[in-house]
Amino acid sequence: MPEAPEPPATARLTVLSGPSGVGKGTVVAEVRRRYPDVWVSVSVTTRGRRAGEVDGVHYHFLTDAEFDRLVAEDGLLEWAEYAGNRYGTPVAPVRERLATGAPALLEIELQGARQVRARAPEAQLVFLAPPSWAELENRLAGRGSEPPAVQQRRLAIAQAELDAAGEFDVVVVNDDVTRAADELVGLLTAPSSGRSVGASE
Ligand SMILES: Nc1nc2c(ncn2[C@@H]2O[C@H](COP(=O)(O)OP(=O)(O)O)[C@@H](O)[C@H]2O)c(=O)[nH]1
Ligand SMILES: Nc1ncnc2c1ncn2[C@@H]1O[C@H](COP(=O)(O)OP(=O)(O)O)[C@@H](O)[C@H]1O
Repeated sequence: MPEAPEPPATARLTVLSGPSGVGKGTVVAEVRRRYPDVWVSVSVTTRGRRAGEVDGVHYHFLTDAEFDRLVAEDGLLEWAEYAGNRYGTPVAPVRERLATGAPALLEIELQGARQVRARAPEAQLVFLAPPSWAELENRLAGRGSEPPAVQQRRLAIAQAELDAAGEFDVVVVNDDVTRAADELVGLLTAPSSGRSVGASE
C-alpha cells in the first residue's frame, strides 16, 4: 500500500520591525548578501522612489489607485499608513514561499507587525532596537535621505515604536551590523511552532 504523503513542512514567518533609521534595511541587506537563500518579501508602497531604489527589488512602487485595488482584492497580508504613505505585504508570494517549507522574512513597521500577529499568531516578531536614542538620531540624520522635517516626523513615530518593543518575541540590538545579521539568521531558521500561515483563511 502506498504510504500517505508527508504533510508539507511548515516554515516560519518572521517579521522584523523597528524605528526608522535603526538599520533594518542595512541588516536585511547584510543577511541577503551573506545568505542569498533567505527570502525577503518585496512590499508595495505609494511612497516615491529614492535615488538608487529599483522598482520590484526594493519595493513595488504603486499609485494610490493601484494600492486601493490591491486592498479591495484582499491581496495584502497586512498594510499600514506610515508618515503619509501606504505600505503593504503582498500575501500570495509569502504563502507560496512558506508552502515550500522555507522561511520568509518581512521588514515592516509596527502597525503591520500587529496585523500579522492577529492574522498569523504563529509568526515570530523580532524588534530591531538602537543601542541608544542618540545613536538612532545620528543614524537617521546621517542617512540623509529625508529632509529635516521628515526626519522629525519619523523620530516622533520612533518614540512610540520603541515603547512597543515589549510586544515582540525577541529584541535584537543593532550595535554591530554583522552581529545583528547573524542573530537574525539564527532566529529565521529556529524551529517553528508547526502551524502554517493563513491556513485557516
Ligand atoms: N506595514 C508595513 N510596513 C512596511 C512595509 N514595507 C516597509 N514598511 C515599513 O515602512 C517604514 C518606512 O519605510 P521606508 O519609507 O522605506 O523608510 P526606511 O525603512 O526608514 O528606510 C519602515 O518602518 C518599513 O519597515 C510593508 O509592507 N508593510
Ligand atoms: N549597526 C550600525 N552601526 C552604525 N550605523 C548603522 C548600523 N546599522 C545601520 N547603520 C546606518 O544607519 C542608517 C540607517 O540605516 P537604515 O538601514 O537605512 O535604517 P532603517 O531601514 O531601519 O530605516 C544608515 O546610514 C546605515 O548605514
